[in-house]
Amino acid sequence: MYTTILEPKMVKDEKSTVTETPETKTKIHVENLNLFYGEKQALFDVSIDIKEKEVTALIGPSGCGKSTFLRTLNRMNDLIEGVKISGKIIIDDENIYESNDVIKLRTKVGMVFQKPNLFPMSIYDNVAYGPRMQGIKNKAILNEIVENSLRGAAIWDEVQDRLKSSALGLSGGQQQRVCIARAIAMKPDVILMDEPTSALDPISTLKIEELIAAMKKDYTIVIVTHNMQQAARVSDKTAFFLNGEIIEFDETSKIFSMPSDQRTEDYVTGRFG
Ligand SMILES: Nc1ncnc2c1ncn2[C@@H]1O[C@H](COP(=O)(O)OP(=O)(O)OP(=O)(O)O)[C@@H](O)[C@H]1O
Repeated sequence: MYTTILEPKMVKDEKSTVTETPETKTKIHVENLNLFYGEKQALFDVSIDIKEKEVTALIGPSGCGKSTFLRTLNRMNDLIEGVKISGKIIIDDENIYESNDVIKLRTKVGMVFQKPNLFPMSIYDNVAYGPRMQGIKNKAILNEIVENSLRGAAIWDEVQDRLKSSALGLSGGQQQRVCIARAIAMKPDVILMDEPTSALDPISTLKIEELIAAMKKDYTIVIVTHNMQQAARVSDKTAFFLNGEIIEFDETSKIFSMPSDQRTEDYVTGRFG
């Protein structure tokens, strides 16, 4: 069980560079992960422990493997022909590449994409889609899931009077929050976000960032972002990727103020990327 720690006693984990609190539980353990697109290797020996109910940001220059890594966490790369993966990803004691239940995995590990990708149907039906696919037919239960999910995504007040209207009539920022509601409706433990605000204006971006901050009491969140300020604002830990490797992974405050590796410093201070 996760407990809020007011004054964490910092300890050094001998196996990694991460400074961690002993009380936080590892939700996702990644060990020596390698990924190839055909002959081309995109991830090299990636190892990282992602903690429960924290926000972990993945940063790094274009093409360094952030999205590829994110997609390994719910096996989205399986859909791409010619992908080969070795190493371990353990979520809650289960090696996700040894289990064949990908549907169960994607229920537990939801995803929000760069551009809102709602279906051309009503707001209600978008959010109820996943639960209905899971066999929930009871109207009262669906109503409750839809309302709770939209509330959880901080969009209920804006859409409660137009649930039956097309979701595509909403603004980009509202659509992205409905996408988050759609993910929440599946009752995931983990939510992966791939540059969720890159297509949004600054006010919508701020709303999503506030939402992420509020959501971490319930979910483990992993977010890819190109926006350094965003990583600094929303995340607890940050992993810096370069050429398919994790160069440094640590507390976000440390990555941005006192990184250990010169390459991290060059990147966060805008010298390349
Ligand atoms: N479907 C694919 N087939 C072949 N190569 C791919 C595929 N997807 C990504 N790659 C390659 O893998 C490498 C990592 O790409 P990835 O999209 O993971 O990087 P990224 O850090 O997320 O980049 P960006 O910030 O630009 O989104 C790149 O060299 C890319 O060209």
